Amino acid sequence: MSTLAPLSKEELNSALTQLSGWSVKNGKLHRQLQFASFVEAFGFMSSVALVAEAAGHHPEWFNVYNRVTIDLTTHDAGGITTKDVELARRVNTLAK
Ligand SMILES: C[C@H](O)[C@H](O)[C@H]1CNC2=NC(N)=NC(=O)C2=N1
Repeated sequence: MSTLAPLSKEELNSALTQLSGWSVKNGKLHRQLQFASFVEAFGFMSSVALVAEAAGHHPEWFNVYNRVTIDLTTHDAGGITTKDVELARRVNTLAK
């Protein structure tokens, strides 16, 4: 099994410049989103769930009504990896 290494500070800062809406909070990629309704928020979550399952990489997230809070980290690596950056990119595409 291959181990994915957490990104260095430099790699992370560089990735963040391409990830609108995301920051690092408690060592995880973090973004809050707001939708027009609960159904829109949940529809977005359903789309992300399919992408996450296909990638074998899953978000930590929290939903209240029309708001979704997402945290991304790679548990197997103990930090933020390219898998999290890739999922964040997909999230941004699906949130549009
Ligand atoms: C076997 C399976 O692919 C692993 O347990 C995956 C599942 N989803 C995962 N998701 C996240 N965020 N981090 C992981 O390390 C991880 N590992």
